[in-house]
Amino acid sequence: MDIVTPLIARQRYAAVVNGTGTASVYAFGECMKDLSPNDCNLCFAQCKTQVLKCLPFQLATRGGRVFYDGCYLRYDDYDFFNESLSSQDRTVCGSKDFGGNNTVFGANAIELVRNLSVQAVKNDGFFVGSVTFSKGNVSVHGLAQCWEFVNGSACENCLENAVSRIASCTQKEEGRVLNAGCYLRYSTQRFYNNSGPDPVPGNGGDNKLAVILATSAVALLLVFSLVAFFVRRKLLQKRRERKQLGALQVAVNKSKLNFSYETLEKATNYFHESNKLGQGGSGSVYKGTLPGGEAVAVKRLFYNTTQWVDHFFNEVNLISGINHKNLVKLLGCSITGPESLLVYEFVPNQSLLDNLFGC
Ligand SMILES: Nc1ncnc2c1ncn2[C@@H]1O[C@H](COP(=O)(O)OP(=O)(O)OP(=O)(O)O)[C@@H](O)[C@H]1O
Repeated sequence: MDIVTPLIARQRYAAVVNGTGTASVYAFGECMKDLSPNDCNLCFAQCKTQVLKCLPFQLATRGGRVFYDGCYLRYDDYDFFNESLSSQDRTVCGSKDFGGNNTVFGANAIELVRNLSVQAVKNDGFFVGSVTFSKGNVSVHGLAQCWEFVNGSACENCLENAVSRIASCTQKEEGRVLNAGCYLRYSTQRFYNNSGPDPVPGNGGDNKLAVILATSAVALLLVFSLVAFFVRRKLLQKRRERKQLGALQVAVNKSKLNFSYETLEKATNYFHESNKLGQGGSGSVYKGTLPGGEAVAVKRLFYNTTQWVDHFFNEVNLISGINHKNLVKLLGCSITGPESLLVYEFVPNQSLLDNLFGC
């Protein structure tokens, strides 16, 4: 142990053989790679005191191991430096039950340690990380480390074994696997030191949730913006139409071309079928008799939008001023009732032909 201590202080691990033949003693010690040099020395000092209790002359044992959360020390009477698994390997579960959803917690913890193990093999035998998952800010932190001489497939085997064994702890807030060649731990408490943000291997529930929430928020915002845009446009259009219609009504009411809807209704006997003169492309034409006895032809138009009425009234204004022998005179219109009507002078069949062919 006296040879091991300065080596640990210098390089954070030590593999030493002391003695010859059957009296040889093999000793190995290593600190967790996240530990500061000072903490490593302190941890090892504690470890050494503890392992001395295992010495053969005291307990008649051939070897001893001590696992601390920050360091590891083992001695034996054979070369175990490359050993990844042994019959003395242990799984140590925490005492406190996990209070929340065990199934989700267990799945996240296993996914974390599995990812950490994969990363540790690729990253010089060491990796730490954590994952936070939905509902109540629950995090699970983990650490995977293979000892200095256990690398490549030996490290992979050791950590794979540790992952399968640590699964028995997932009802608890904490679990550790203490193997001959590696160490694996998870905990709801952050126990490791590392600078910078946590690497988050795997896909923790919260990350997924954050992505889903962000995407949904953007989508919702987009939908709300579109709805607001169309509603506002519709309202503005309606307001404009109301304004236009108001101005139009005033103009129509003042005009001598204005006929009230009721007058034309009565004049045509409420658009009775027997009064129908014919059917045109833009509406049906009815014969009517005005209160003064004047015969008229009333065209009942299909279209009735405000914009169209506006345009239509301007046309009526224009055409009504024209007097031509080949043109049936337009007497006026009604645009304020439930439908738009045009009023022409009535031309008997014969005269209509005369009008058309100029006879
Ligand atoms: N002033 C009128 N006096 C008597 N009958 C009319 C008069 N105007 C139309 N009619 C009758 O109604 C029918 C349809 O006339 P209308 O003017 O609607 O036809 P149109 O040429 O298809 O017109 P538009 O395509 O502009 O609606 C005519 O064929 C005619 O018999």
